[in-house]
Amino acid sequence: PIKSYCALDGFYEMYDTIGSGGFAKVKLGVHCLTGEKVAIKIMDKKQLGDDLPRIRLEIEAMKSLSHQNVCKLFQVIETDAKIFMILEYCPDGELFDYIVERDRLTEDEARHFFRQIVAAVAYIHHKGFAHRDLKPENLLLDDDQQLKLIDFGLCAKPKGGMNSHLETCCGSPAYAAPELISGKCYLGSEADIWSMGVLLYALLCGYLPFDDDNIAVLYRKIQSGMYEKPEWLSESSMEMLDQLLQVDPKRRITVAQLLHHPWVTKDCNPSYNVQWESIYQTKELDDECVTEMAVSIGKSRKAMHAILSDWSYDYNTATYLLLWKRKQLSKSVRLMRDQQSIP
Ligand SMILES: CN(C)C[C@H]1CC[C@H](N2C(=O)NCc3cnc4ccc(-c5cc(Cl)c(O)c(Cl)c5)cc4c32)CC1
Repeated sequence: PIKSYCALDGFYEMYDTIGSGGFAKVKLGVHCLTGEKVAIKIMDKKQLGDDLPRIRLEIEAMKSLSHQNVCKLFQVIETDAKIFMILEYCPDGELFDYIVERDRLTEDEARHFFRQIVAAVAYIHHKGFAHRDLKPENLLLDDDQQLKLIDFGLCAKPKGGMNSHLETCCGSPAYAAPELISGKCYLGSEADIWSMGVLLYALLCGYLPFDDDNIAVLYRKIQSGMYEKPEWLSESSMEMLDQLLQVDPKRRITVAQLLHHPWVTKDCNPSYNVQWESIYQTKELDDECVTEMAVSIGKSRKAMHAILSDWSYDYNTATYLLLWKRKQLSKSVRLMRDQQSIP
């Protein structure tokens, strides 16, 4: 491990930089008590400047999100100069690179991924958030082909709930909905649906439905809603794309309709339809994990349970969540015991 920041000493081992996201550096880390890999997003408060409120918003959003297709936040560490976000590590990188390596995906493979994207978006909408920057670069792969949605820096939690309008024009132009780029008021949920249409097109075709180096030409193409349909697309895929890429947001399919759409649920046994509910019922804590932590830290189970129930996103929260994640993967629910000094 490299010399880490003193704020992490003893809690995380720090390894090299694995990527960068805008004004953040992302390093590989290891959580000492569990030995689990994590991604550590490091931001310098001075460099953030007036972007600092966006980070606070991203952190608060991620604290309230706990879903199998949303990148999990484990801990937040703040010093005078830095903010560290300890995040779920996704070893197989961006969906973007996965598509590029294969040119394009088969319809079945695209469906496998799109189902997870619908699940993640249905879940965050249910929690009152619109993502507003859905694109393959913000969908990461963990080590069993599970997608994890990242980067909630642009997400919005409209004051009046998901049926109230937003104004800010944001996100990546090629994925932006017509109503968003024409400066009209728009619904975050409807704009996310459009972006999912652009995403599905990228999965099925390997390139973008609306593209141009000149931003004004790009905007006209988006507002026309006209896009090329290559001959390898099936009838059902074209129909699915048409329902997502509707220029009029009121004619666009909704997330609720998507969850039961035949293209999305094809070959799905009825029990396994789109898992938009979270498999993590974060209400009650897992006894086995609480007990293991209590023993390891030398506290009573009751005291440990009380500490964890605060969800303060400190090292205890991270340890619990990582232990729980190990349990989901039926790995051992054991912590590193500090080396018993040989008497
Ligand atoms: C739009 N792109 C440029 C953004 C890049 C950012 C770095 C990513 N990344 C790697 O570069 N190597 C591997 C890797 C592994 N696990 C990760 C886990 C979480 C995050 C993460 C999560 C959130 Cl919520 C967030 O806001 C940010 Cl910035 C990063 C990044 C990881 C990662 C790839 C996408």
